[in-house]
Amino acid sequence: MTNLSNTANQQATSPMPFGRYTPFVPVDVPDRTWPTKKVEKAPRWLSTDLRDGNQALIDPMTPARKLTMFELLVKMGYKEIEVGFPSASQTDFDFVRKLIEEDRIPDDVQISVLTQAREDLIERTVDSLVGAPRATVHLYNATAPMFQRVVFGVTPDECRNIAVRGTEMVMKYAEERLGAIVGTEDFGYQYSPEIFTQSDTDFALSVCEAVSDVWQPEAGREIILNLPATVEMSTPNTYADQIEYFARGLTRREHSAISLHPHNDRGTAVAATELALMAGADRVEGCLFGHGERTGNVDLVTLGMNLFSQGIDPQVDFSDIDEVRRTVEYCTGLPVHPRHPYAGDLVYTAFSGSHQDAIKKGLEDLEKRAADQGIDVRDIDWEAPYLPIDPKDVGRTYEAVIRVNSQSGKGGVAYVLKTEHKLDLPRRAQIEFSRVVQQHTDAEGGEITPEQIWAVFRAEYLDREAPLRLNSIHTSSATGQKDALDVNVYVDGVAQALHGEGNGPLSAFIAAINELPHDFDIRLLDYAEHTLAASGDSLAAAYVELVVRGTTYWGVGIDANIVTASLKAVVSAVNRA
Ligand SMILES: CC(=O)SCCNC(=O)CCNC(=O)[C@H](O)C(C)(C)COP(=O)(O)OP(=O)(O)OC[C@H]1O[C@@H](n2cnc3c(N)ncnc32)[C@H](O)[C@@H]1OP(=O)(O)O
Ligand SMILES: CC(C)C(=O)C(=O)O
Ligand SMILES: [Mg+2]
Repeated sequence: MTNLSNTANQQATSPMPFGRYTPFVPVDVPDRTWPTKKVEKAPRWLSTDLRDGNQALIDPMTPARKLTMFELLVKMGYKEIEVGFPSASQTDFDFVRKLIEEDRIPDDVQISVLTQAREDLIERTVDSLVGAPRATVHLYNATAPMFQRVVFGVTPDECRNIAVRGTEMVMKYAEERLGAIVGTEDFGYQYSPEIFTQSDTDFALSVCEAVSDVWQPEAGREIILNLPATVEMSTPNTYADQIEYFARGLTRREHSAISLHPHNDRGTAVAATELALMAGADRVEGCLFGHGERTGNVDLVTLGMNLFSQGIDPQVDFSDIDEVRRTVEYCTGLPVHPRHPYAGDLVYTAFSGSHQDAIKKGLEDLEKRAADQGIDVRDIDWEAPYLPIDPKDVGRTYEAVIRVNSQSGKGGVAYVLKTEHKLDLPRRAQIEFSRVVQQHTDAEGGEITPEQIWAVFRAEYLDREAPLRLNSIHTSSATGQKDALDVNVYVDGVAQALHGEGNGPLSAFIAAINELPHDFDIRLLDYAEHTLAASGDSLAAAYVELVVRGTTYWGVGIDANIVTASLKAVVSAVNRA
């Protein structure tokens, strides 16, 4: 037998030109403290759906869609919303004007607008805010060496000076045009050293210090220093190191909000954000479902829900996540992936048998623990296999939790019958029926819906009428220790009057059937029954496990009368045989 642990790696060198790429060189923080820190409260959130998200859409949002998105963000509880890049287009400018002139900005919401560090653009940007009750101007310029050389053709000092001059111009135009709010907490200023993560951290820090020297943050006059992973190019821990390093070196820390703006090029923006929060950041910028340039901005939904699942208040409402998803899909014209964390169509669904079995048991355990404690199941601490959160907490239902295909086992099928039809099949009956379903999924392929499962169940257990059909039960009376039973049945379409005696109607019926010349030769192995009370009517279900001519079959009967249900179950098993 092959010893797998000694098997040589069979992988071959990739034909791809990986040698063209150089590893990221992180800032050296040997005494980093963030790995042992915990995130224990929600950061300040800023949604940039209407700016970074919008600038990356195939079809940028129409004004109506922008408004719908703005209203969604407000409703969810976001208090800082970047609403556009007003100097970029008339549409963006007009949208900001619309929010202000139509008085659509709630008192506790601060809008912000982005601009390059160019005088004409800054002037236009500030003009878009005239009459705003409160607002933040957000200025950026890239600080990475490659951008200094290739895009701007500037030295580091000239690069720093672009930021300084830009800040001075924001203050100049704000004082001129927004006199009413400038000098109060209602006017905010944010600076981003774009491409922060590929910048020399000491240089980015020196630019931010120079900007702060101009803005002069103090109590009631905060500066937001937003440190973007404009293009995510390294592992999440390196972002955390950069943030811790930056925060340590920053003067006027208490009057500066350190803000994160991660993009998701490596698919690790959420992790990078969480580690950077551990490293001391105060604020996070992102988009719902991770919209934004290229692979997107960090996903605010996942970040918020990750906090929620740890018992931390996300300070945002995701309780109707499908509504949030539908609205974002409408506004962006882009679908949310079915496996998107917390919101995708399939993320609370188990197809595979062992998962379904565990989830079914877990949900039953929750019900039981709640009943034992005399509390509602929605009030009990959440703990269930394979479900990190209760789907109901985000407005999803259990109905969709378990879906059945060829990978499914008895648990999933049993769960569907129980939740949809209140039928609680005994364990061996579950095994038998899941094999019937398996034959169906193997033959047909794909998923079998709850409706199809019910149709298969009916056809298999409830609707068979040959060779035996129950017509009427005449009498059932005690004679001494035995029950006597008279029933009319059809056998192969021919009416027959049967009489049997036994320890109860069920064994009397079995005895009567065994008297028939057809030599059914049946023997009872197991019996179970329950009411279908939760179904709202007074039906009962009976299950019998019979040996018929040497082979074991389950039968199921449903009737308002429990005796009739049990006789129907016998008929069901005999007919299946
Ligand atoms: C990482 C981000 O998401 S940053 C935000 C990016 N978003 C956008 O750019 C969307 C909106 N932008 C636009 O519509 C346009 O770029 C405008 C209207 C703002 C400007 O348009 P234009 O004047 O035609 O300039 P263009 O788009 O070509 O920008 C490049 C010029 O701006 C300069 N520039 C770029 N960024 C900045 C900045 N932050 N500060 C100062 N100058 C800048 C470049 O060096 C270049 O200058 P050059 O023409 O002298 O070489
Ligand atoms: C403008 C800045 C903050 C940006 O969007 C980025 O760097 O990704
Ligand atoms: Mg960005």
